[in-house]
Amino acid sequence: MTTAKFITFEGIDGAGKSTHLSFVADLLRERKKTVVVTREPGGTSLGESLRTILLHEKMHLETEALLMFAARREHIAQVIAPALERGDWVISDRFTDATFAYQGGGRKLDLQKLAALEQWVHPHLQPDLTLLFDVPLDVARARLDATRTLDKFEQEKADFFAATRAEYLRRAAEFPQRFRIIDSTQAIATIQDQLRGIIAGLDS
Ligand SMILES: Nc1ncnc2c1ncn2[C@@H]1O[C@H](COP(=O)(O)OP(=O)(O)O)[C@@H](O)[C@H]1O
Ligand SMILES: Cc1cn([C@H]2C[C@H](O)[C@@H](COP(=O)(O)OP(=O)(O)O)O2)c(=O)[nH]c1=O
Repeated sequence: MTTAKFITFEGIDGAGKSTHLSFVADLLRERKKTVVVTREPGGTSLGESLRTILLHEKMHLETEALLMFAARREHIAQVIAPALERGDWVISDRFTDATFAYQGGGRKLDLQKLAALEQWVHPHLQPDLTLLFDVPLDVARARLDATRTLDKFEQEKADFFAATRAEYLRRAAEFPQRFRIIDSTQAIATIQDQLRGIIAGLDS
């Protein structure tokens, strides 16, 4: 039996990651895993309160980064670490790569400061697998415009998302052992086939 794994979903807004979350959770349940599905910012009562503030209120950009990590500290303590210790699999809709991509890439905060916070908040925890749903900006924007009311991040301009996407891709190249880049312009069924293969490889 494989040990419990920590899987994260990443990508710019509108890339399609939420579309595939429950599909991957179901794949794991078919393989008899107990799965905890969670999200960032959020995943705990405090984290969800911070999420509402983060997604809707203006603040200093470093405050935003610090609150992302504060929510994450609580999330790890209350949800992620206990689940992995129990032997459950954890799927998180975003984790620290999102802070590097959005606050580091998009907001242009110092990556060294973010790395220091990462080292403080989770020196030993990293995802076993990070699925990066990648699409050109115009595709993501068209998908967002077609579906929902935009929050603070989703209202950002094209150059913000270009820098966010570039930082995601830079991190994927830096950590190739845990990242899998999914070409999210493909049909949903094609992506699902690819995900099935990736999950089978992880759980073997
Ligand atoms: N591969 C795809 N092809 C076409 N439309 C897609 C695809 N993936 C997602 N979508 C659509 O794009 C929109 C945004 O997807 P969503 O999963 O909510 O994005 P995210 O969670 O990355 O912001 C949804 O309406 C979804 O149905
Ligand atoms: C976890 C995290 C999210 N975010 C942003 C990215 C998203 O725009 C937003 C919420 O993420 P998400 O849950 O993907 O939004 P939605 O429910 O609209 O699909 O928070 C950061 O900027 N930094 C972070 O560290």
